Amino acid sequence: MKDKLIIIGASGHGKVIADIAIKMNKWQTIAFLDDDESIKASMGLEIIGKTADAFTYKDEADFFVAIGTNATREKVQEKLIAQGINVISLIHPDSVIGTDVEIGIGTAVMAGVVINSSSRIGKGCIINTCSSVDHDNIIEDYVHISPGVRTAGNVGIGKVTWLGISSVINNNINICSGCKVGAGAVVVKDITEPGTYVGVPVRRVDR
Ligand SMILES: CC(=O)SCCNC(=O)CCNC(=O)[C@H](O)C(C)(C)COP(=O)(O)OP(=O)(O)OC[C@H]1O[C@@H](n2cnc3c(N)ncnc32)[C@H](O)[C@@H]1OP(=O)(O)O
Repeated sequence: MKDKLIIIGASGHGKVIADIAIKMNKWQTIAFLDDDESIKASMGLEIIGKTADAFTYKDEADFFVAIGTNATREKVQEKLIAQGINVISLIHPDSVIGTDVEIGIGTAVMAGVVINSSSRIGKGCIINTCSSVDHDNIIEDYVHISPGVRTAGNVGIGKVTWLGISSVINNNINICSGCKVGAGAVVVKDITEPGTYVGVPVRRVDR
């Protein structure tokens, strides 16, 4: 672990990420990289360059990618990893992580989250505010679980899928890679084709 943390992305999501890092109290300095030149500071933290400058800080900083769009976050994080940059996870001190839970690098676990026993969370995931992931879930890489989502026991969520705010996933359900599940949706059957699904129970709306 380094003294400095650099967060890529100074947007609203970046601010929440910075707040977790501040509360973890592990880094002496926290700064952002952002490609929008008009932003000079965010939450009183300095913006010290653009995403492309990350390698310059390789030896002096830990890194976190705070980009909300799953595919973009994947692209940026995978490039950092390939460059040998140290990508870390951020776990809010007011989250509850069960026994035998694994959390991959570059994943953020936000305030009020509960992840229950024996669940596996991949790399680069966002487990957003007050969501709950119950026991024995498998959440693959670069998934976003939005605020207030509920996944029951033995749920599987495929890579880069986005579960919208307050959606509910029944127990023993699998959702494949590349899906968007709408705000407030309820999933009661497996989803096996990538697409956008909304409603109670969900129906596909992107075809
Ligand atoms: C901290 C944070 O802010 S984290 C981010 C939290 N934000 C979210 O979770 C947002 C989740 N996003 C949604 O629910 C979006 O509506 C999506 C992704 C499901 C769909 O977005 P789009 O692809 O732009 O679809 P669009 O808005 O065109 O809607 C398509 C149809 O689905 C309906 N629809 C869209 N979302 C929903 C929903 N959540 N529930 C029910 N119906 C919906 C629309 O009314 C429309 O129906 P129509 O064709 O009969 O008019």
